[in-house]
Amino acid sequence: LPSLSTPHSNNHRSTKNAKVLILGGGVAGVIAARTLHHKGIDDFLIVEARDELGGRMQNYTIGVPGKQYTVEVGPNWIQGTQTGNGTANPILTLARKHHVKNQYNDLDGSITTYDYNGLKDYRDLLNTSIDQFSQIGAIAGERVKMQQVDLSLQSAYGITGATPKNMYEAACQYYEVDWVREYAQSPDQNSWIASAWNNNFTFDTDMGGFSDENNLCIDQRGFKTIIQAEAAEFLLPQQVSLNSVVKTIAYSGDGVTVTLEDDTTLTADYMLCTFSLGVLQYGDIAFKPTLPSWKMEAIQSMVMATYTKIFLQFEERFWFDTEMAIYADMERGRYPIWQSLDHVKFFPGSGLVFVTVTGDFSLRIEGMQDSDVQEEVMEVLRAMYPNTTVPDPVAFHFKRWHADPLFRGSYSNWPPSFLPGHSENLRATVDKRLWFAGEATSLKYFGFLHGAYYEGLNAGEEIAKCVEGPVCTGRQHLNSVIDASPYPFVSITP
Ligand SMILES: Cc1cc2nc3c(=O)[nH]c(=O)nc-3n(C[C@H](O)[C@H](O)[C@H](O)COP(=O)(O)OP(=O)(O)OC[C@H]3O[C@@H](n4cnc5c(N)ncnc54)[C@H](O)[C@@H]3O)c2cc1C
Repeated sequence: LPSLSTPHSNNHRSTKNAKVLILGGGVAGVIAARTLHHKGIDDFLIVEARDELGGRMQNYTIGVPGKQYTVEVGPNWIQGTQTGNGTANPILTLARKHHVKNQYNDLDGSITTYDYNGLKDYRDLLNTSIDQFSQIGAIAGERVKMQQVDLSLQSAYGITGATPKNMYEAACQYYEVDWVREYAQSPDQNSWIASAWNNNFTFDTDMGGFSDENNLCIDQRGFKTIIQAEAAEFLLPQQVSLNSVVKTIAYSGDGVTVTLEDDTTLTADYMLCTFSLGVLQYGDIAFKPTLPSWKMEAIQSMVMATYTKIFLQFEERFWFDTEMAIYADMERGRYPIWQSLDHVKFFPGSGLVFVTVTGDFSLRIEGMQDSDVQEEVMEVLRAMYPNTTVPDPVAFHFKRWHADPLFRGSYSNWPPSFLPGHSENLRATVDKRLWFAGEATSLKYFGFLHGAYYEGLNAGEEIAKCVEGPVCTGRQHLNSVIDASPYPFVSITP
């Protein structure tokens, strides 16, 4: 961070610790702080439990001495980049500005397919699966126009006659839905309409998206550099409090008091909470008084999914020379998606490969010892290479996102029973004092880094209006989210 200098704002400090407390120093928190600063408001404090900024943008150094690499245990891709001179993904813009190295990742075109007997070519099924998802997206758009209710993606597959009929089709559907589209959950748990919206808004330029490309960050300083370097341009040491775990948030029409784990109290006029949906759902933070029922319903109706990358390093590469591989197993989602980092575009000669699991399978392995997970992974890898003597890895690592009390999962997802009114209520202010932002509050880009970015930006702009006064409207909420009718033909009298 830069050395102490005079903030350019002419705001005078009140008797409170700050005008605005920003809880959480991830993308949303840092971008909200930058926005306040741009508006001339420097009387804010970022309160962050970890010892650095970046939130879920976390990396890990893996490898034997002399062959160590920075790998991303959290977000890795800039998802949707830029088409021509069109709108760029703001994450790409930050990467360009701070010279953070990223590389196009060919997710659909550079792929090898396997089953438990080894190599098995079912790439044609993958193309069918991609087409099916596009068709499902188009039908979702029609349903929106007709004001039809949302359904699950599983229903969508059934209605369009695309339900997988064997383990290869299931593996390809997993690839497209649970993985490439980043739902990290099976189709029965995902909303149909919102799934289509979210993808269109990010990847479809006709809908205001960026592009259908995904770039993999391979910068050895870590992907988090985009947000840390951005913060270093404006953030002063007295504007951030690291290693500060929030336990209680008390609020009234008068302001907010936040109590930390070590009993320090911090007071402010406004508070912006950017903690993950999982943290809010879990109840680790006590709100005093408890949050109103419309807010609780919104928080508890969305879902926090889990996405787990399991990294392995070997003495040398013995696997596919494509960027990606799919493994089809009798059990859907069992170590299915493989990515080679020992590739000319990424870290050639690194001996690194990783496999991703999601949803319930992630929770399952979070409850296992590392050595037991490694054994299972190796069993799969040896099934994929029946004619190769596959050695044990020299390094192995995965992060347990669901068990981490600062995250409680990887990113939010929109289940069928979550309605636009819930999304509005997730973003809405409580008593005009408590503000909420983060990837989960983004209607268009929930789950993504750019969702967190835009939400931080928007909250910063709106809170600035409140600080500047004289009128602070806050964000409106619905007292109840209605999308049900009484059963017309059922008599309720016995
Ligand atoms: C494994 C994984 C893969 C992903 N892949 C991608 C990807 O490829 N591309 C993409 O665009 N997105 C991806 N995402 C999603 C992306 O990481 C998030 O959308 C984004 O980082 C969320 O930012 P945020 O500011 O909303 O929240 P966070 O980053 O969670 O920031 C909230 C902050 O609050 C802090 N905090 C929590 N509790 C407390 C407390 N009690 N007291 C004080 N501080 C607290 C946390 O430490 C954290 O720093 C991935 C996420 C994961 C986990």
